[in-house]
Amino acid sequence: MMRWFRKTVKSEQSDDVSAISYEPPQEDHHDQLDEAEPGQEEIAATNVSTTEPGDIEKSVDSSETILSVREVHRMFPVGGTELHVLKGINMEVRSGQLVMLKGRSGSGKTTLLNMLGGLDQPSKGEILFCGQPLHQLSDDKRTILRRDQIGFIFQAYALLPLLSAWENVELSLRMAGVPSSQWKERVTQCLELVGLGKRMFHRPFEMSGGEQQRVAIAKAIAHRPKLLLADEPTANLDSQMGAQVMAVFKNIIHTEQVTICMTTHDPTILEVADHVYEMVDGKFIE
Ligand SMILES: Nc1ncnc2c1ncn2[C@@H]1O[C@H](COP(=O)(O)OP(=O)(O)OP(=O)(O)O)[C@@H](O)[C@H]1O
Repeated sequence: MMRWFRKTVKSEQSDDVSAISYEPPQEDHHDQLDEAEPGQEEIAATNVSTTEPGDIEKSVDSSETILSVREVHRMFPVGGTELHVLKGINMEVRSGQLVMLKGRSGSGKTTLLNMLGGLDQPSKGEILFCGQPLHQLSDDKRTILRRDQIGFIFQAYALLPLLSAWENVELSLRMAGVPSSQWKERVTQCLELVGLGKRMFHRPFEMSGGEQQRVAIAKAIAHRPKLLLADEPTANLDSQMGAQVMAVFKNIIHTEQVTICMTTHDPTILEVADHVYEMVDGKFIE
């Protein structure tokens, strides 16, 4: 099992002692993570292999382009005029990357993320998801593609409050059409992967914000999506819980071969990204 530690280091941009880095594990304390009181957990993420003994560990094919975005614009009709929100976005996301979109409120990050996940369509431009032209697919085809290949995580954890962590994750498998014979093993595997092996039967109100967000991650990866899109996943969390979520993200990139694209306002987590796109007024700046 692997644990990631958050370390305070001096930011390159300022004298703020705020930036964080993650270090590999020193020793195994899985039980401590699961049994710690909310808010007192160590920053950790389990590294539960998704393969059976004897299986060949799947490797991330970094040569595969997951998203290719070309000259994307998005205009919204507002009060008789057009609000030009995205103004020519170009980006590429490769398999196994953790890509972050940063920018001020209103700069267009969520608008772009919605399009990367096929929830919205560009007014102009192209978005290819694993070579498929998202911008040309019908609503029905985009719905199927989202259900099978994309996972979403939001700032507000989007869990059903009356269901346990286990039931929340199971529900996403049910909705994705995964055969019921696979639910038990996969739900257990995903909750262990996010460090909640001993909190599987807690309901959301019995969990900390960080734990709820980790249930949301388990839920989003349960159907084995290729791409995980996360909109401000750490915005409601304190820095320690935010670091736990980032450690889980780093972990699942390797164990689940998932690619992650997320938005953030938080400069302290940017250093774990493979690539950061900075958005200003609907455009990326260098
Ligand atoms: N459906 C819509 N109709 C009209 N305007 C919209 C629509 N969706 C987004 N906008 C506008 O587009 C701009 C960018 O919004 P967006 O939510 O993408 O920004 P953001 O960078 O994600 O901000 P935040 O960090 O606050 O979430 C805002 O001015 C917003 O009001």
